[in-house]
Amino acid sequence: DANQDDIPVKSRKLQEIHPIEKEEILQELEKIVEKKEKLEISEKEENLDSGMEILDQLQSIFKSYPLWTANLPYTSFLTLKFNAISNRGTVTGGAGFIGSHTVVELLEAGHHVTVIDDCSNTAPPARVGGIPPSLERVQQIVGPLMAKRLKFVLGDVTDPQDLDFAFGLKKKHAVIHFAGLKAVGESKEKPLSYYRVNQGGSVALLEAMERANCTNIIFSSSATVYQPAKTIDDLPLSEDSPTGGTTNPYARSKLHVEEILADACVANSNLSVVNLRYFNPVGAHESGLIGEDPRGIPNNLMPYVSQVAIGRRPHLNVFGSDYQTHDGTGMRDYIHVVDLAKGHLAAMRRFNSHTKSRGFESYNLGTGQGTSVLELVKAFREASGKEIPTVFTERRAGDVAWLWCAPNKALKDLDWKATRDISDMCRDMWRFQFRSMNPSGYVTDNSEERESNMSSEISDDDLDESKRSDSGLSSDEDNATILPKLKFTMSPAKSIFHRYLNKLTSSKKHHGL
Ligand SMILES: CC(=O)N[C@H]1[C@@H](OP(=O)(O)OP(=O)(O)OC[C@H]2O[C@@H](n3ccc(=O)[nH]c3=O)[C@H](O)[C@@H]2O)O[C@H](CO)[C@@H](O)[C@@H]1O
Repeated sequence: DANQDDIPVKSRKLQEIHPIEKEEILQELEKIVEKKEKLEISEKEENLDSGMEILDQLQSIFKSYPLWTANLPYTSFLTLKFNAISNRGTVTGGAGFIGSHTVVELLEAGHHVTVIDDCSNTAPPARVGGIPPSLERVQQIVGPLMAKRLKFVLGDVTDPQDLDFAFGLKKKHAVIHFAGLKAVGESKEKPLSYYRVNQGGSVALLEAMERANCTNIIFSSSATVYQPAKTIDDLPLSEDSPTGGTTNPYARSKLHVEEILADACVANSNLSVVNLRYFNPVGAHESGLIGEDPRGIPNNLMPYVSQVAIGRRPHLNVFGSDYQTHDGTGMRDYIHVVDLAKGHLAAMRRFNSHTKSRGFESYNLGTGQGTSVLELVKAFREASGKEIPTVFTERRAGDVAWLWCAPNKALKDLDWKATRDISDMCRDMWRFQFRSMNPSGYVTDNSEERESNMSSEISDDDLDESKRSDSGLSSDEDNATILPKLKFTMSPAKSIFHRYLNKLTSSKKHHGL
């Protein structure tokens, strides 16, 4: 039997928490309620930062005790109040690899998120009106309360009607535009599809933003827009390094969209575009619940290595061993997808009204470190404990020897930098691939099994539907579509809550709710 004192309070179930600790937690909540009530006197934008700070504290309590806090009426009440200070955003392509990780960060930061995705490159919802498995897992990560802030639209980014629907009735503060096709090889076979979706989708989105009077957009661009480095002296790439010299329709589509966005800013002086140039995004969320789930044979290195480690592929083909690098293999700036996702949240700061920077600006999101193919294989071997056989083959057409960035501008303007290294990236990718039972990705995931696992912690008898429907959240337009399928339990410490419930009931009346 483990000594209770050795177990961090956050990882214990409420039943195992000592009454004195419970009381302390309640006091923490009470302090938050008081601070929030003071804040409500004025819900203007200057209050955003302090509001977010309070929300952070509240969020950490919700996350630590999800089953306990989810069904408390005052939790819903507080959340409703926070709606006034949190932002609403539309995320195109939010069910995909980078999109889903960014949605986690947005929800955890208190934003309301509407995802529009056609699920052409991720597993679709299992039933009509459902949400894709990747977003179900996002809901699991953020917990039932924040999950209610997520809305999903199965739609096509090139279709004006779908876009108008996603923008909905409530004004959206910003758009993050991930939706697009991204396979270099395929782009050479189907250039028109790439131009229709990537350029066409971006133009349709900008027009929909105009109709919805939304003037902030973050664009998902790529390091591929830079001219290939001729010598190592061309590295690291800064935002001022020359672009162009692209070798495939995918890369050209990214560069064209950057130009389209810059032109749109010239024509509309209210428009703010934060153009993020990603280096090589890899890894997965540390929960092991979401990650990259490529269909078919992976094109990119990390997913391929991971599939070799798990035994789905016999060996890795290392493309080229004669590059001018220390071990002869190509070097890249791999960035953990969670760092990248946090970069989007940091980019949102450019849209705050008091610091709003209008016009088009670009930022590199990378670590600034180059890692060779063989170094990555070694790190993955260490993280997984598995052999990863390698076979050296010819260079892949279009590959460069070196690609890494100087990420200083993002640090200076966005106060963002990557904090996870290559071993973190391999560890989290491996956890997603293996430890969380995802040997074949999302598609074979058994959601029924997952639900029964979750409900084993709770009891149907404790389910209190009336309290749930009483929550302010269910009447909110943006939350009406998605209600997480989780079942909640009422805390065994019900009696302790009576005074809070009374207090908040009177408070609710006071606020006319
Ligand atoms: C030419 C190409 O496809 N470029 C795309 C690729 O970048 P990039 O080529 O940098 O990324 P990859 O993950 O495909 O490759 C990284 C490195 O691993 C090597 N490698 C890759 C796979 C493999 O099976 N064996 C192997 O040795 C490559 O030669 C390269 O040196 O993905 C990026 C997204 O992440 C895109 O923005 C790039 O446009």
